[in-house]
Amino acid sequence: MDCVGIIGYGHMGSMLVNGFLASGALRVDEVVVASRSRESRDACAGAWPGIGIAATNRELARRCRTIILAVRPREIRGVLNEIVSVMDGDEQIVSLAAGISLDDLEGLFPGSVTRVVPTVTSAVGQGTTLICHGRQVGMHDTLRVEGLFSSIGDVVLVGEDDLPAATILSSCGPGLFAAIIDELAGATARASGLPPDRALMLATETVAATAAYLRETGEAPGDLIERVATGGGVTEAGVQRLRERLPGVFDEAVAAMLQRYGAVGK
Ligand SMILES: NC(=O)C1=CN([C@@H]2O[C@H](COP(=O)(O)OP(=O)(O)OC[C@H]3O[C@@H](n4cnc5c(N)ncnc54)[C@H](OP(=O)(O)O)[C@@H]3O)[C@@H](O)[C@H]2O)C=CC1
Ligand SMILES: O=C(O)[C@@H]1CCC=N1
Repeated sequence: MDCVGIIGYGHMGSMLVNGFLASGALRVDEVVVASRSRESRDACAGAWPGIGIAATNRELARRCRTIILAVRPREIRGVLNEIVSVMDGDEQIVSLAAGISLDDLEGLFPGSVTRVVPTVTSAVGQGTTLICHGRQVGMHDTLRVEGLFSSIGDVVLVGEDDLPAATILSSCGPGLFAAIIDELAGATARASGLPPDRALMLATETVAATAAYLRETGEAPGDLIERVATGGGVTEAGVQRLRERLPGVFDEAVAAMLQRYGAVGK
């Protein structure tokens, strides 16, 4: 059977298992999971009775044709070296690891290799998964992996050169926006009598509504600001402060992320 194997049942591995199974893209008897700790394997077996659990990564590699590597970048080489000797060579490797290139992956497994960058927001059916296929990926594997990840959200094909920047936006983005929501809510609560949980609820709703507005209207952010910020009014005072400071802050944050991206798998 053409089982899908997932190595690493952490944040991404568990989200993918939940997403593929809850969406009906896969049945429990089509999924095999391996993870380093007994605790993670037991958690998976408890959450999804009937799912395949492999005691070792090599056992998973013997049972599956599509193998998703959901371990941290620095673990990728060790895991691939471990499983490659039991593989036939016609499997498809799907790596989620930020910063590990197709060349690196194909150097370890000279076959069908795809890089996929999921996003945590797929847990609620929102957000974009980035996909970048290697040179050896045939039509069957292309359709298989794109179909699978379409079951948990939008899929966008990206050239490898654009992957770091696209990853910052679509995959690191939820973390960045969560930090912004937290800071805005915190500052408002500190400066007023508004309870922090109410401030957080209002800030979260407003960010969701603003994103929906921009997406549905296609309006440019600058035009929306002009619509909100009545001349001489309240918003204008806040936007002015942000416009002075934020470009520098965001330039620094993006530079730090790009630097880390290049170093994360080493
Ligand atoms: N978090 C995110 O939003 C995103 C992450 N990614 C990428 O996804 C990958 C996973 O990230 P994330 O889920 O956050 O990381 P986590 O640390 O949450 O999960 C990693 C998992 O890998 C398991 N693991 C570690 N070593 C091995 C091994 N040798 N064999 C089998 N399993 C092992 C761990 O097992 P155990 O629990 O059993 O100890 C753990 O469950 C990374 O490469 C990251 O770059 C990509 C896009 C988004
Ligand atoms: O922060 C990280 O390294 C991972 C990759 C993209 C999102 N999370």
